[in-house]
Amino acid sequence: MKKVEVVAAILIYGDEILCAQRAKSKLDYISEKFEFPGGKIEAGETKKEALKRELEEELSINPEINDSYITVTHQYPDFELTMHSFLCDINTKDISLNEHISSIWLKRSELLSLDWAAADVPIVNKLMQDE
Ligand SMILES: Nc1nc2c([nH]c(=O)n2[C@H]2C[C@H](O)[C@@H](COP(=O)(O)OP(=O)(O)OP(=O)(O)O)O2)c(=O)[nH]1
Repeated sequence: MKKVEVVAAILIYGDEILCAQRAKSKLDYISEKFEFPGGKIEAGETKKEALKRELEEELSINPEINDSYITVTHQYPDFELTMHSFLCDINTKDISLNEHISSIWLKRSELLSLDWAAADVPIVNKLMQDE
């Protein structure tokens, strides 16, 4: 089974977290789902370098990337995903949606109101527990 390794940013502004909606895709289980911005690690990159590049590409931001949060593995129908999440404090809500179709800033207690990609649910649950 194909393996995919990605990094994802939990962008925190005050008590709110950025939730970003993926575009429509042929994989219905991730199509238009909410996620934490990020993407695949390219050859030769560290996890933080990959995340820095993805945040610039996707949102035109360059925040400080803090501690790693949790790593999740999830079996999707077509591939096995390993996702490393990182906490990032951000001092502006001024982002550009270069790839996502929408975004919303939510308090931790509100996170479960969205339709998250399945791999993200353990991260969302932990964010709510850690509140
Ligand atoms: N970035 C990110 N990807 C996630 C999350 N949850 C989740 O299931 N994924 C999946 C969706 C995709 O299959 C994969 C990330 O791939 P991607 O397509 O966004 O990454 P990329 O920007 O490097 O993509 P590309 O160059 O192949 O187009 O991980 C999440 O919270 N953040």
